[in-house]
Amino acid sequence: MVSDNPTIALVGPGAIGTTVAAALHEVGRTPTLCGRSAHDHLTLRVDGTHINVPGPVLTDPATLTTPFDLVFVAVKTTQVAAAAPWLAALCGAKTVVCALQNGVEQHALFAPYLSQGTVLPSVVWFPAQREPDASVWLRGQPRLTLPKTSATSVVLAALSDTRCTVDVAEDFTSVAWRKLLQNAVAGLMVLAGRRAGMFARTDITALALAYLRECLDVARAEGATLKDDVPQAIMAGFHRSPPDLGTSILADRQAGQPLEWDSRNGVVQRCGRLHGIATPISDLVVPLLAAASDGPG
Ligand SMILES: NC(=O)C1=CN([C@@H]2O[C@H](COP(=O)(O)OP(=O)(O)OC[C@H]3O[C@@H](n4cnc5c(N)ncnc54)[C@H](OP(=O)(O)O)[C@@H]3O)[C@@H](O)[C@H]2O)C=CC1
Ligand SMILES: CC(C)(CO)C(=O)C(=O)O
Repeated sequence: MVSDNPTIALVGPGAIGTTVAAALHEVGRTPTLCGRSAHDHLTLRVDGTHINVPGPVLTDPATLTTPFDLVFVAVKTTQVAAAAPWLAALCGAKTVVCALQNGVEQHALFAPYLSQGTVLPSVVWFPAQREPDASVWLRGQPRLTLPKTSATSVVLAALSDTRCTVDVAEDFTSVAWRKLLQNAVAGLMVLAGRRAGMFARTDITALALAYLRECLDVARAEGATLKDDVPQAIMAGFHRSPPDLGTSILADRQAGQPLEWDSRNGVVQRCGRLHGIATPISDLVVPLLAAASDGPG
């Protein structure tokens, strides 16, 4: 039984991690911060003001000896292996590990590194952007969707009465794949080196819609229930976005960092192959993203 006042840690205090840490801090539930780079505090810029979350950001897992009730993990999917020492230090049998990440494969991703505890995936809906001074600019209303499991109540309680709203989906698979479609098509922004404004082009919209329809076929084969108009709805969302709105994978590309190409785009190609679905657009997009991320050259 987890206490009414759960101990909370957050691994990966970047764009999403800082937002959730600030939401918790505002209501007096400041998490223990665990990162790769040392900071004495975190700063979130939101609504014309700044929220400072006191640190320090710990960088050595050996300094922690007691398991936490709830661990939010907001490292990139490419960084989970490197963050494994944090999982070992923070997790006991009753720990809930809430993955604040894109993708649909969190159970498989965390399994090799988690001998104890329960993984709870989430869908992260809001855009947040890391600034050169390491502060984070929150560019939307923070919102998560969680699956309905026995672990969900721990996260609901922790984030209750915070600026981060949480809803629970009966059919989480469908919600997670819908978000995956949005993330997959955002990969085109990396290949063009452009932000959301590029979707104003009719040729890009046509390509994006064709890619989204391919992803939709795979999502349905994976058990998602998504209507035929989902590709159009996702494109309408991009058309409504501020033209300068980026995406986290574009930020990584521009910073020369490894890309989440496999969890956001490769997954469609891999699942398509499993189901015998042709994925001609993925077959072009995925190797280009992989090469941009990992080289060689
Ligand atoms: N940004 C966004 O708008 C959105 C992002 N997402 C998803 O959320 C997830 C997190 O993305 P985002 O917040 O943008 O990523 P960031 O790169 O901004 O943050 C990742 C954080 O993890 C830290 N980190 C890296 N390696 C380790 C490690 N070994 N141990 C501890 N901490 C580590 C980084 O440290 P350092 O400071 O040293 O780099 C950084 O603080 C991704 O899956 C992304 O796709 C989902 C929706 C929106
Ligand atoms: C901004 C958002 C929510 C949609 O592309 C995102 O998931 C990301 O940047 O990774």
